[in-house]
Amino acid sequence: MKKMDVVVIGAGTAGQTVAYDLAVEGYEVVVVEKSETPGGVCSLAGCQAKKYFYELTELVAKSRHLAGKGVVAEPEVSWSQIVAAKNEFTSKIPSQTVAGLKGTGIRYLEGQAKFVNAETVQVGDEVFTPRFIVIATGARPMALSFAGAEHLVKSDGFLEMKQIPRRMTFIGGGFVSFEFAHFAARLGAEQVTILENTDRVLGPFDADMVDQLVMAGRKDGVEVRTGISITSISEQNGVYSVLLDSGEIHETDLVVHGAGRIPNIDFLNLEAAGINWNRRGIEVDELMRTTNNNVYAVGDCAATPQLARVADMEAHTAAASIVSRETGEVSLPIDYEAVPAVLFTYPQLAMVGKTEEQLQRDKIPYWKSTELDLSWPTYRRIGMKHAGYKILVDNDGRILGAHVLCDNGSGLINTLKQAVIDSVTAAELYQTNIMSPYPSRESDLIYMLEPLLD
Ligand SMILES: Cc1cc2nc3c(=O)[nH]c(=O)nc-3n(C[C@H](O)[C@H](O)[C@H](O)COP(=O)(O)OP(=O)(O)OC[C@H]3O[C@@H](n4cnc5c(N)ncnc54)[C@H](O)[C@@H]3O)c2cc1C
Ligand SMILES: NC(=O)c1ccc[n+]([C@@H]2O[C@H](COP(=O)([O-])OP(=O)(O)OC[C@H]3O[C@@H](n4cnc5c(N)ncnc54)[C@H](O)[C@@H]3O)[C@@H](O)[C@H]2O)c1
Repeated sequence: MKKMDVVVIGAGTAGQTVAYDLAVEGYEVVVVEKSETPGGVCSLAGCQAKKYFYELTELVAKSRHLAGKGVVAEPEVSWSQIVAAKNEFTSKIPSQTVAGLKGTGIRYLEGQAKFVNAETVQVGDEVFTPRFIVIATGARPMALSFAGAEHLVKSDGFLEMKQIPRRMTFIGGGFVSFEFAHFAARLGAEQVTILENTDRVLGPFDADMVDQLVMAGRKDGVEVRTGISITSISEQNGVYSVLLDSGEIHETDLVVHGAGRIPNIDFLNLEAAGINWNRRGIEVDELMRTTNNNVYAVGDCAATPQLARVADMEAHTAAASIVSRETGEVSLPIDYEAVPAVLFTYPQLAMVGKTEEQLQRDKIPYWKSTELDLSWPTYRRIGMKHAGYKILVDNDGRILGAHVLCDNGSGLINTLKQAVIDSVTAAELYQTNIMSPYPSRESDLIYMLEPLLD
């Protein structure tokens, strides 16, 4: 029985962040990781890895939009070179992860952790009774129940493909499918289809903006179908037949899983530790404490948004809470009010705060400034046919929600995110953005805010 200060389960971004924070504070920390390739989804097969594909997607999409406006020939891209460039980056992550942790005095232990009781964690033959335990076990694609679901390629498999098939079909109309479908349509696939089973795709995003993105994608080769229920998938000679419950057979060369991710909690024996969870993940309070007072949960395994920097913030929050329990200082609760989300499609769809549907549902009064199908010079110059925005403010002019569809959604939403955090009014934001670098995506912000100034 070993008495460490802290056992962290999982060496993804959340687990590493909490481990470093606590090691720096002088805690004796062990990180337990079951994978032979530690480092986590974000680096190895998520945010970072997929950006190799996004950068080329942007290049191709932009050059297609500018054909005849200065671009004479579309750049020839090599899928295998993109994969190789990505692999050059990802191949170093596991050893860097272990070296980084060990170099900071953190013990790294390979193995699968599970709870024995409320205070005890077992990893192989080793049993720990630490003062605190942090669960950071991430998420994985959820199992799908239709026949032939084993034929689906998961997101990590997509990023490892040797070549890009001619026809690709994505199951689910969420983050993964939209991003990867936009990559596929620009990087070599000829027919790209998204099949969503509900009546709308990209549920968390503003419906009007999503409609614009769907139109933009359609123009560039991404077909989206909603209300589709899949009965089975079968394969013959490398061709996949997706049988829909309407009786239609949709033929394709590859089917990709983009139907949602569930928390990795099944093997942890959470019942033994008195830890509650639900379909979305482990239940936590605003300090990331679970229903077991000495156990915290952070990152994708918690019932909170599954985003990399949310995972990191949760890790910092948990670490600060642990430290505060000994120092008696007050540690700050996490606040999800201004979490930005960006879809790395082309154009990018970005949001912060509430959607118009949410405000209507919650009966919150609001004013809006919006333009869909935007044709400002900024976007005409780059041949973009679909760009748009929607800014929602309360009666005092404070921003309740902001939504942007353009080639630099991530940049613009950052400014709007700060406005939400600082609780500034549209008029104040207008004033501080007049002297923006001009002309730029950001300098357009004042035109978006103008209708809200009265
Ligand atoms: C394709 C894709 C693209 C994405 N793109 C973005 C993006 O652009 N921006 C963004 O913000 N987010 C993005 N995300 C989400 C982001 O990757 C996650 O929110 C983030 O990686 C979660 O980190 P984590 O540390 O919680 O989990 P993980 O990185 O999954 O780490 C969990 C670790 O725990 C280990 N583990 C699990 N169970 C056990 C056990 N019992 N014992 C020991 N170890 C265990 C796992 O092996 C793993 O190493 C993307 C996700 C995907 C799939
Ligand atoms: N840019 C980013 O920040 C980014 C990128 C990728 C993933 N992520 C994170 O990873 C999470 C998981 O992504 P995801 O795209 O797998 O899930 P998601 O939750 O975003 O979307 C899943 C979609 O699949 C649909 N669906 C479920 N079952 C289906 C079925 N049987 N047939 C057809 N459609 C079905 C759902 O209705 C939903 O629209 C995201 O919620 C996000 O937090 C973030």
